[in-house]
Amino acid sequence: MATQRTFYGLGCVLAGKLQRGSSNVFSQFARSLKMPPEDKTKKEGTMEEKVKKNRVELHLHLDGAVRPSTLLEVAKKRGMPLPADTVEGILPYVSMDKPESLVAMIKVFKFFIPIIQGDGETIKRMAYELCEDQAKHGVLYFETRYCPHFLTQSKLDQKKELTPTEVVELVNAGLNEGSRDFGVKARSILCLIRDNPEFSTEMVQLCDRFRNQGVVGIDLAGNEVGDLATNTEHVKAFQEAKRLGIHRTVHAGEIGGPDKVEEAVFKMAAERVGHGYHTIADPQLYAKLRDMNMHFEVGLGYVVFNISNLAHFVGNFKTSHVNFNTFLATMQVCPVSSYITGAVPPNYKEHPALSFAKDGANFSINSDDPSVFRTHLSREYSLIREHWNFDDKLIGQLNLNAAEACFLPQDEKNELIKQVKEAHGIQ
Ligand SMILES: O=c1[nH]cnc2c1ncn2[C@@H]1O[C@H](CO)[C@@H](O)[C@H]1O
Repeated sequence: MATQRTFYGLGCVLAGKLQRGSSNVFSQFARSLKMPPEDKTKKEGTMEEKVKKNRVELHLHLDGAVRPSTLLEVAKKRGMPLPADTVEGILPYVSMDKPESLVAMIKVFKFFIPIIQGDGETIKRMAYELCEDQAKHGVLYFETRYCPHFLTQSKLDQKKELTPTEVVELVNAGLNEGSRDFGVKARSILCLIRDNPEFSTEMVQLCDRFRNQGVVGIDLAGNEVGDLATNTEHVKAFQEAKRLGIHRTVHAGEIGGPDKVEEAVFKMAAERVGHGYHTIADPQLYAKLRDMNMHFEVGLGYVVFNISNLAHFVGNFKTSHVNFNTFLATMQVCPVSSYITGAVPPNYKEHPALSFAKDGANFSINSDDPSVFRTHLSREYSLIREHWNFDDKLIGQLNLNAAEACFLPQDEKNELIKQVKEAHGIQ
C-alpha cells in the first residue's frame, strides 16, 4: 500500500483590479458572511514577501481545491457525521490514494460536496482560502472554475437553499476579499456539466450577468465519456457564449478521444482545451491545433484517468467511441493489467505534455484538483523539473503561455504578461 501510494503520488501529479467592479456590486447577502479568523502574520503580508510570485494558473477547480481541514470543521459545525474526525482520517474519503478513474474521482466530489452545499459562509470561505493557498504557491493570477448549481441545495435544510446567482456572488466576494488580503489576482469560470445539460442555458446567462464582476468564461466539465457527454444543449450554450463574447474552454481529450477535442474546438468554439492529451492520437488534428496556437491546460493528474481509461475501454469496448488500438498506441502503456491493479507505477515519462513540449505546442501547468489529488502547485513544478527536466526557461515560457491565453480583458492581460516577463526575466 505504501509503495502504491508513493507511485500514485508521483503518477497522479504527473498524470485588478480586484474583481473588475468594486465591492459594492456584491450583494448584502454575500458581504454579511464573515471570513474565518485571520492569521495576523498573513495580514501583515509577510507571506507574500517571502514567496516570489511568478505563476499563472488557468485550470483549477474551486471545489477540488477545498481544504480537507475546512471540510472537517464545517461538517462539525453543521452537525454532519463523517467517517472520521481528523484530517488524516477523512483523507481517504475526500481525496484519492490510488490510481482510479475519472468516474471514481467524481464520486469523491459527490462525497464531500454535501458538506459545502447550501452553506453560504463555507462557499465564500473556500474562495477566500483558495486565494491564500495560491499566494503561498507563488501565483500572480489564477482562474478558478466551479459549477454554482452543485453548491445550491442543502441536504440539511431545504429552506436554506441558495440560488446559483447567490453562489456566484459568494464566490466573487470570497475571491475579492482573498485577492485583497493575499495579494493575488483571481477570476472565475463557470462550469457546464456534461451529465447536466439542464444547467447549460442558465450558466451562460450567469456568465453574461457577472462578466464584469469576476466571471471571465465558461467551461464544460464532468464525465467526458458519459451518455450525455455530447448533448446539443452544451453545444448551443457554447455557441450562445461565443455570440455574447464570453470566453470558452472545454474539458476534452482528458479521457475522451481526439474526436472530443475536435468537437470542443470546432463545434463549441473553445478558445482553450482543458487537458487535451488525446489530441496526439490524431496527428492531423494535433498539427492543426498547433497551427492555430490552441492552448492546452495541462493538469498532471492525467495518469490516473488513463488507468481508468484502460478499464473503461476494456470493459466497454463495444460502446466506446475511441478505437482501442489507437488509444493503446497513443498511450504507449505498460501491460494493461498492472496499470489497472496499480501494480506498476503510472508512467509519467509518457505524459503527452512531453510531446507538447517537444513539438512546441502552447500549454501551461495546472494543479486541477489539488486537494483531491493531494498535491499543490509547487509540488507540480518540482516534479516537472525533476522528472521531465523542464528548466527555468521553459517554465517561464509556460507561465507566459498561460498569461497570453488567460481570459482577462486585453488591458489587464497586457499588464499580466508584463509582470510574468519581468518575473521570469523574459525579454
Ligand atoms: O479533471 C476533471 N475532469 C472533469 N471534470 C472534473 C475534473 N475535476 C473536477 N471535475 C468536475 O468539475 C466540477 C466543477 O468544479 C466538479 O464538481 C467535478 O464534478
